[in-house]
Amino acid sequence: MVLPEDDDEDDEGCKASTAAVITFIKSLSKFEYGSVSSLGVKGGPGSGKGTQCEKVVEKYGFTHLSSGDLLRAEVASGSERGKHLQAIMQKGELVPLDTVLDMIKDAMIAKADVSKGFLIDGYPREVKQGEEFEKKIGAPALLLYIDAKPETMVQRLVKRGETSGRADDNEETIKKRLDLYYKATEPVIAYYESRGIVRKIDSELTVDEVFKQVSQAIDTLK
Ligand SMILES: Nc1nc2c(ncn2[C@@H]2O[C@H](COP(=O)(O)OP(=O)(O)OP(=O)(O)O)[C@@H](O)[C@H]2O)c(=O)[nH]1
Ligand SMILES: Nc1ccn([C@@H]2O[C@H](COP(=O)(O)OP(=O)(O)O)[C@@H](O)[C@H]2O)c(=O)n1
Ligand SMILES: [Mg+2]
Repeated sequence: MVLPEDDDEDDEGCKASTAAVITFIKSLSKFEYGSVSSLGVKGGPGSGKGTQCEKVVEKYGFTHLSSGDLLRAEVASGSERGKHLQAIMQKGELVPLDTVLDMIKDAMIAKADVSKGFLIDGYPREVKQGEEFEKKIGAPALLLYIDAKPETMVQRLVKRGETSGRADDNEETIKKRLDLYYKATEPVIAYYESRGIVRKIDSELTVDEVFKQVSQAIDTLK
């Protein structure tokens, strides 16, 4: 094969075609992970999202992406970004929108060809994040709304705090997380309700009874 001379003109042409190839690959990868269904899992702190997601993974083989876990992994890595995130999370506040969305997107791309579906646990936290998710990734097929009373959530988190090692499982931060949940996150559920994709799950029952409701909701997708 004869390679072109490395003069400026060809360089420009090369840059242009490289850009076109990148755009094409990006559009392909958007199609790939857009065509695998994603299920949103929402509910207050300690409502039982993680517990139910674990059971869904076991039964349906979906990939569980917890935005909180992705952030905690970054903190655990000890990176500069992790240190910054830790300070925000310890206060029970929300980390910037793009940080979480990029992490979720990267994790989805990494699993797109082997995954049967994605459980997006704990994201979006605000309506604006939901809009961004749809622009960059696509609309969720279903939103599981894991509903528990605030007293129940506090009780479960205080109990979990005895062993979880999570810096935010203390009463002061739990209260802030709950306040933020009612202020910023509940409106996300209303946003998706208007499209008829929300399935409300009563999480005041035993784990297995809650899972029966979750399974019924997922089975309607088949
Ligand atoms: N009784 C009862 N306890 C539950 C149920 N689901 C979860 N728990 C307990 O409640 C605590 C919180 O559950 P998680 O699944 O970690 O809750 P989460 O919604 O992922 O919480 P965050 O990550 O803080 O948002 C855990 O200690 C669970 O063992 C349930 O259906 N019934
Ligand atoms: N999408 C997300 C998820 C978590 N977080 C941060 O990470 C913390 C823990 O998230 P989590 O989903 O594990 O737990 P909860 O806040 O739902 O109890 C939150 O309190 C936020 O500080 C965030 O800012 N944005
Ligand atoms: Mg969780």
